[in-house]
Amino acid sequence: MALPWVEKYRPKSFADVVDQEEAKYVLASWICARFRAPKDFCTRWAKKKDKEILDARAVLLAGPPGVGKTTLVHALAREIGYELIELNASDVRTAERLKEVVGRGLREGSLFGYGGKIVLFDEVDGLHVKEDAGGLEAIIEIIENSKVPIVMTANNPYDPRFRPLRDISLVVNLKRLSEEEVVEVLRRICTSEGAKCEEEALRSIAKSSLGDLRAAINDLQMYLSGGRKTLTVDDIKRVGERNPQLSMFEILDRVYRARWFDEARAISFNPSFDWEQYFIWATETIPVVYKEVETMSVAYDRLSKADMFIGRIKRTQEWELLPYALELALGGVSQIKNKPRLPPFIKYGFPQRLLILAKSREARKRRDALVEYLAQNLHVSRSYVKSEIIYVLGALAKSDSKIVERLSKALGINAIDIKTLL
Ligand SMILES: Nc1ncnc2c1ncn2[C@@H]1O[C@H](COP(=O)(O)OP(=O)(O)OP(=O)(O)O)[C@@H](O)[C@H]1O
Repeated sequence: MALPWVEKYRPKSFADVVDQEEAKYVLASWICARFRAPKDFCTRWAKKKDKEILDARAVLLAGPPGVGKTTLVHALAREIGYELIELNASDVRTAERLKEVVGRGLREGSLFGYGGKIVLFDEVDGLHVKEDAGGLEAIIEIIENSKVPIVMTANNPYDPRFRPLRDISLVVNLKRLSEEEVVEVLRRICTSEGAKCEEEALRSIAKSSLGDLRAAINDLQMYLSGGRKTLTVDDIKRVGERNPQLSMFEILDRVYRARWFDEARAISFNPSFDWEQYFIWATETIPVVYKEVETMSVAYDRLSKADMFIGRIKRTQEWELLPYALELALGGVSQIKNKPRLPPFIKYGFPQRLLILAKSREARKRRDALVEYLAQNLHVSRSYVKSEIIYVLGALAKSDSKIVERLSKALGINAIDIKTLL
């Protein structure tokens, strides 16, 4: 599979991270005040003098998905020549494991650069305070005793559960990117991929990304997939209208990536959300996203419970039950304990079931057209065509290929399809 563009175009340097100047200044001021860092880096970026920033023990980068939190820490480590020790919720889950990983990392000498190490706890809000209490405590303990910079990221650190973490950290907010900046990044990618992209098309992608650059880049890659080298605003409209997989693709992606139950459930408020379609797509994409059997079975269990509600609604018309079904089908499928970290680009296939239905619908349409044509031209009823003529024609067509050809021409249906009808 081609390299996801979000990886290919991940900024390498601090300067390349767009539209987050304020966060860059704060992060750099903190690191330069408390740790060793190259002079020219500090001269350029360490612009803040506030005591609160300079005294902080750790930094918590907060903000919506896809705005550059993780990227910023990677770029920082590279700029100051530190080695990055990256941990996520599953490493942090047990305190012992965490201490082992971090402890080892901090004891061993650095292999690269300036000599320092920087610890990144990615997505600390993925920790469940109850089940992973040990993990949360261990992070706090590490922060209190650490001699190395510790940076965390979170989408929603304002949950009261994370109060103890907030209390000992400097919370730096990253904002949703502006539409202008998203368009600018997309334009650069188009140029570098040798594609001609209409300004208005890029603007439309940027608009629907709502400031999430990862989502915008993924969309652009999808529009230009298969080596396409042009993108017009009509392409976007056409794909949106003709290809239900785009809007369903986005819906699924949002459901699977939702961090919170409410975030997943809120997708049902989207005007393009069609719950019957969603059930079909979810059924076929759960194993694409959740590769572990246990996770997959929990997701299926919830979807099947939702389906029981739907069955009941259909029987009894008790529509007030629909919210229960949707909570299970969206929140339930999205929020699963020990959910794996999802890759940045997931290829959701078009459901087989819909393909088969579409095929048989097409075949039925062709058959009706053939019957209609023969009935009119032979002045007989349609049922007579169906019960007699088709079979006779079928037998004749075996020895005379002209019959198929002529029918094909008259009906504008290709010869192979005509053969399957006779
Ligand atoms: N400010 C930015 N400047 C340049 N590229 C960005 C920026 N924000 C996001 N990107 C692009 O989006 C991708 C995802 O960004 P990143 O992983 O840093 O997001 P995040 O804020 O950490 O999201 P999450 O909360 O989902 O982990 C990056 O690989 C990069 O290509």
